[in-house]
Amino acid sequence: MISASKTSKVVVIGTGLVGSSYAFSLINQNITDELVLIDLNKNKTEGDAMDLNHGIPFGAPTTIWAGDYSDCKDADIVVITAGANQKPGETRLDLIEKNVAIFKTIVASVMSSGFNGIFIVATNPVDVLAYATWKFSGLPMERVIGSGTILDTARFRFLLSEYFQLDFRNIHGYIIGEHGDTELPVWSQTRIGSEPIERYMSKYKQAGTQQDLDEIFINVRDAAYHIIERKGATHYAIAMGLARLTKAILRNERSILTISTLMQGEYGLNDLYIGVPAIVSNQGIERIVEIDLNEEETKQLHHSAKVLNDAINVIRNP
Ligand SMILES: NC(=O)C1=CN([C@@H]2O[C@H](COP(=O)(O)OP(=O)(O)OC[C@H]3O[C@@H](n4cnc5c(N)ncnc54)[C@H](O)[C@@H]3O)[C@@H](O)[C@H]2O)C=CC1
Ligand SMILES: CC(=O)C(=O)O
Repeated sequence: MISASKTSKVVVIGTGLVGSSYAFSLINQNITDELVLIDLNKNKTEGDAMDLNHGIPFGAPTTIWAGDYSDCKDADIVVITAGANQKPGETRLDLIEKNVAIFKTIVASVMSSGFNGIFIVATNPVDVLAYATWKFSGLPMERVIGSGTILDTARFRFLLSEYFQLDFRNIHGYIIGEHGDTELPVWSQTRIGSEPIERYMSKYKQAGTQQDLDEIFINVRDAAYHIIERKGATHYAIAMGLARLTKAILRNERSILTISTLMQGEYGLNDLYIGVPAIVSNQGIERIVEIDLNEEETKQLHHSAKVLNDAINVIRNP
């Protein structure tokens, strides 16, 4: 358990677009006392450390340096954002081979430092790589967390808030499943304030149609493709999502977030990582919150799990 008085330390491995945006989010929100940057490109981490340190007088005290794997030994959290990203037209699953090979080396190097904290994985395909990190590290599943559908859920709440012209804090709903093409919205549990979305829409007739909602979900699911087409990568929103997850752990918030975690019978699924709501605390994953799904949602979740299960075979049978 991370004690409230101890100096908090986060190591980020892979300071490309996602990793450096995450570092920037951490120091802007005063989330950690110490921040270590690691990348194959040492010049880049040194430059990033200098640049971020020069911003500290405008923010809160954080000790930042370009480090190496020995710095992971006493880290509370190691966040992996290293590896290839999607090129226009590529799916997340197309990245498996390259990124699994990178993860073998990274996770072995982290573990040989004596690391005994919590891993957060963001590299894609994130569900497969979170599973790989759990297997390669030998740590308990509670302490290996994939960013899962944290970003997709944020996109969902944002687009619904725009559509209904309401504060996003009053939109409650989840995207679950693969962080990728087979993810799904849990409409049956989506609420506007305390009203189920269907009831809200029928009460206030001008409030929209199911066809509009279906379109919103497609824009959530395909958001990464739309952004990558325009600017080559997505990084700010996931960086903020990773900062949110880091804060939930370091401050023991016990927040319910849609992260990727190991299934051990929940939703009738086993031996794979997939995005579902779970309570996140300084223990890592404290509990999966098994929400009620209707028949269609269960079918879609099982389809998504099948796709991930097939992809994970690369790790089970190398
Ligand atoms: N989970 C999510 O919701 C999201 C995940 N991503 C994923 O994050 C990953 C990173 O994306 P970007 O930052 O855009 O890529 P990038 O190419 O900008 O950065 C990747 C960094 O990893 C480093 N790297 C590669 N191999 C390494 C190794 N063995 N050890 C240490 N560092 C190594 C590279 O030098 C580079 O600096 C991609 O897989 C991308 O798909 C991106 C957005 C959202
Ligand atoms: C790239 C990616 O995984 C995303 O923006 O959702």
